[in-house]
Parts: sequence; C-alpha cells; structure tokens
Amino acid sequence: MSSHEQIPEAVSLIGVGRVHGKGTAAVTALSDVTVGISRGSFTAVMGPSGSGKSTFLQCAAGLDRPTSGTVRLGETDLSGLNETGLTELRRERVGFVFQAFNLMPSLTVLENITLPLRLAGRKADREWLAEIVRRVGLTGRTEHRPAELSGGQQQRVAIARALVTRPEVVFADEPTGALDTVTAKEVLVLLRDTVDTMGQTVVMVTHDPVAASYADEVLFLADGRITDRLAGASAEQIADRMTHLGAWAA
Ligand SMILES: Nc1ncnc2c1ncn2[C@@H]1O[C@H](COP(=O)(O)OP(=O)(O)OP(=O)(O)O)[C@@H](O)[C@H]1O
Repeated sequence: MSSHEQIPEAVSLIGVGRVHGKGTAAVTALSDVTVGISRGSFTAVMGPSGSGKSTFLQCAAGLDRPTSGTVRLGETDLSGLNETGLTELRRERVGFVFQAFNLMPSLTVLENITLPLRLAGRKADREWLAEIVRRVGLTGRTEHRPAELSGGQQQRVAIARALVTRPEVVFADEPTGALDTVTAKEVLVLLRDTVDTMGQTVVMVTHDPVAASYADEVLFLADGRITDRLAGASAEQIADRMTHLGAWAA
C-alpha cells in the first residue's frame, strides 16, 4: 500500500476560520469550518455571494493562511510550512483551474501545459504528457497559442496544466464561469472523467447548480460556515437547497 492509500482524506480542514482586516473593519470570511475531502472524489462548493467560497478554496489550497484552525493536505499540516514550503506545495502537490484560464499568451499550448514542471525543475514524462493532451482533446493543437483557441479549448489547456504534475488535488474556482453552456458541459465532463478514470480529487467552487450536479458531493456555505452537504444530488435538488439559503432572493 502506498502512503496515499492509507490516508483516505486528500484535504481536511479542522476548525478553520479566516478573518480579513482588524478591529471594526474585521470581516469573518470563514468560521469554524471542519470538513474532509475524500481521495478520488469530486466536491462542489456552493453558497451565496460573499459566503466564503473563494476563501475556503484558497485556504484549502495553501494560497491563503487561515487565522485559526488546521488545514491538512494528506498528512501535511500547512501551518507548519514557511512561504517556501507553501510555494513548493502549491507547485507540486496541487493544481489550479481558474475562471479566466490564466494561460501565458506568448507560450504554445504544450509550453503552457508543461510550465508547472519547468518551474519545479522537473522533466516531462512524454507518455504522461501525451496521455493528458489526448484526454483533454488537444492532440494536434499543441503548437498553437492560447489566442488561437476557443474558450473551452483554453480551459482544457488549463486543466491539462493542472494535471501535469499529478497533483493530489485539483482546485477549480468557477471553471465554467466564462463559458457557454455547451462548452461548460465539455469541461465538466472532463473534470468528472479525471475523477472516474484517473482517481483525481477535484474541489470546485461554482455558482451553477448544473455544474455542481457533476460532483459527488456539494458543500453549501453561508456566512462562512458549512450549513449543508448533499451527495449525488440533481441540479434541481441543488438549486432548491440554494434557494433555501436565500442565495437567489432578488
Ligand atoms: N482580502 C479581503 N479583505 C477583506 N475582506 C475580504 C477579503 N477577501 C474576502 N473578503 C470578504 O470575505 C467574505 C467572503 O468572501 P469570498 O470571496 O470568500 O466569498 P465568495 O463566496 O467566494 O463570494 P463570490 O461568490 O461573490 O465570489 C466576503 O464578505 C468578502 O467581502
């Protein structure tokens, strides 16, 4: 058994709080959040605007430090890492997908995908690279620049880039937010496929109940707290739960 298999949780948050600012200007973005994300699962995080979704993702991914509580990636307690350690962890053990793709315009598709490896001083495993390029449907496009691709293709490059280091977790912040419905579906099917066929762990923030319905479980945040969890829910059930949270009260 590898050490990964002995630890069922890819990420765990224990009593995590995050307060921005001080004194009368203090804003509590997360409050006493305790949750474990299982390995090989697809988790969606939903909640009204300002409920703490991005803060949750950033704390879980080591992009932001909580004010209280503990975040663990596998066995690693992130609070025990200095800035260099956190940078290495972000580079080598997690992958990121953002709403705005965040590709380097001057680099080719292949150079964008392999950038995290180059930053880590690692060589690309040719077979793995070919496999990723095939999975994201970009074979034959690897020498193109991002501007020559559609939005959906650009996001698939970003997903390939997130997968290239074989990260323990892929964190996606509104990955379909800038895409039309059809293209969004392709990206969601791809994320689902990485979970089902590669055992990837994915955590995705979304506003969209249809997107969230691709996940195994949905975590609902309200005022910085996890108020609900739904497993195997349909888009209708998720939308219904969001309405109860007051997310869409006009
Ligand atoms: N850097 C910051 N300084 C001060 N307050 C912040 C900062 N970042 C977030 N907040 C506040 O923390 C709370 C949670 O913000 P967060 O961005 O995590 O919510 P969200 O659910 O992702 O929102 P949205 O859906 O609108 O993106 C909000 O009240 C926000 O204004």
